[in-house]
Amino acid sequence: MTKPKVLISDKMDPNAARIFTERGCEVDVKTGMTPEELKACIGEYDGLAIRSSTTVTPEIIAAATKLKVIGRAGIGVDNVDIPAASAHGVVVMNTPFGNSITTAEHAIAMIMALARQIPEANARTQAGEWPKSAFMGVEVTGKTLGLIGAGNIGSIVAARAQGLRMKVIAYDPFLTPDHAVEIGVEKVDLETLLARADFITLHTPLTDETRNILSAENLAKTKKGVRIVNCARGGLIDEAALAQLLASGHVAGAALDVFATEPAKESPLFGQPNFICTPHLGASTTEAQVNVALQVAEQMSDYLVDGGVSNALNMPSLSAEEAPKLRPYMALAEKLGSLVGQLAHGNLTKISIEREGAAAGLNGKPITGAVLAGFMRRYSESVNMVNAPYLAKERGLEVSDVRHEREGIYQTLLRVTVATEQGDRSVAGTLFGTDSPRLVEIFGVGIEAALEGHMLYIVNEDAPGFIGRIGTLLGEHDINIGTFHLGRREAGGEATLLLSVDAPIPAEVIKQACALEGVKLAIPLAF
Ligand SMILES: NC(=O)c1ccc[n+]([C@@H]2O[C@H](COP(=O)([O-])OP(=O)(O)OC[C@H]3O[C@@H](n4cnc5c(N)ncnc54)[C@H](O)[C@@H]3O)[C@@H](O)[C@H]2O)c1
Ligand SMILES: O=C(O)[C@H](O)COP(=O)(O)O
Repeated sequence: MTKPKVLISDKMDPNAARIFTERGCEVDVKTGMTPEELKACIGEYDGLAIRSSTTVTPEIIAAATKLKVIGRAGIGVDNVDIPAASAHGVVVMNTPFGNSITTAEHAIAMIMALARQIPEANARTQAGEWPKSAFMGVEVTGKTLGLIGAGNIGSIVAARAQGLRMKVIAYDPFLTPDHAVEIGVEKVDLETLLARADFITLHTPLTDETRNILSAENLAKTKKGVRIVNCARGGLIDEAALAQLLASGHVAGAALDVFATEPAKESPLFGQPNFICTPHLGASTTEAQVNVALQVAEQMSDYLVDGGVSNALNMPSLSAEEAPKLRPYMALAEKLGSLVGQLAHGNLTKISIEREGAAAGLNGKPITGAVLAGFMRRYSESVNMVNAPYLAKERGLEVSDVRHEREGIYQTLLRVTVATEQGDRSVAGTLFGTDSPRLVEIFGVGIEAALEGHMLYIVNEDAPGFIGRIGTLLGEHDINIGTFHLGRREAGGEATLLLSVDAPIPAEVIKQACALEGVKLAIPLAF
């Protein structure tokens, strides 16, 4: 088996390359590439490991014909076009906790540096000025810290600030009152935070809602003498307005680790009084970089080698332990989805997946993903578990996953039903042994078959002589029958025949099969 090939395109702790190699991946490290250089080589790789310096655009993804996974050694994924990755079936994962403590500590360091103007005092002292009377700081004890965003990093900042005896208030629409109590912060609205905070620190992602959250208008509502820290994302603050308020003295200090445009080589903020900045160093500690490198390499290898999925932003999680147990179910689910997608006609707007027996106790999301991957292939060849749910949503397909507690005749069963203009149509399957997917029912008719390779589905009148006729037709065209499965609801009614053949059946032969006496329907299938 060929080894999965991974490209590390940003500066990353060497533990990442070590883990990839140990886990059976080939790895190349190429940092500092231009977008054109990346585009030219990305087609070779199954995995791309990045930090924030590589921007993964739709053009890069379009050129990444083998790519299965993008791993961000860090938190922010605003440098990855996730919709484009999803549409191309590429999993995007990050390491949501590996650098949180480090970044929270950077925010606290910025608060302290602003309170005592340490960078400027240091620079002037080392310049030989000994400017003792030029600096008068403020204590943080008893001051109010306003958190905008109280997620992982915001919560750690809150805990550290409480240790410094600060009063912490937080604006975060998704913070529940219970969690606010748990982390010891007072939940407030944005207006209150702006009016009350002596220090403001930002810890939200950059989204349409948070972009420019500290706009000129909102900055004007802050308390005179406020000090502002941003170790989250550039674009959260109107930098020009902040520069003006620093110049006017309304804002007593600002510390930015991140800028709207990076690298920030020039800015209206540079040179303003009490302005401090660092070049996106929030996550840059030895500990955090080891954490995120190990974690991203483990996660990406889990996916590339074993099919395990964790911390994906565009796919449900599937642990490396669960993956082997779920793999045969996913194979069955994909085949059933594909079968129903090939057989049912018309505008299909609803699909339901029912799980019974042992299947009811499993993680349903990967099974649903696999059914959709099989089913959506009726619309596009390049569908997989990652992009199928997105394509299904785009087409307005209503998807439901139902678990039944009841015990059926099979120890485990998956049923896939689509709503058609003629009513519901369902197929069901089980596992023989622990890992052999088998069809057991097709549109209400019990029939046992492995769904493999090229097959032919026929509905015919249940009358003598038919099997001979179809056998003769296929034989005349040199088509070898591999397996042959029959089922019917009752004698003399409608019968179902499912047979496998060694090669695709030409359209002309299908036409002749449809014309055979007693045949109501003949549909070629491929798995
Ligand atoms: N400077 C760095 O090097 C560095 C390092 C790590 C993380 N970060 C950035 O820090 C930010 C926070 O990371 P995290 O791990 O705490 O993320 P998180 O997802 O745990 O927390 C983000 C919080 O923001 C809140 N939020 C979302 N929309 C909001 C809105 N409109 N108003 C107020 N709050 C809102 C969410 O509810 C959530 O609680 C991210 O942008 C991340 O990329 C920067
Ligand atoms: O979102 C993050 O994890 C930080 O912005 C860190 O970015 P970096 O990995 O480029 O330092």
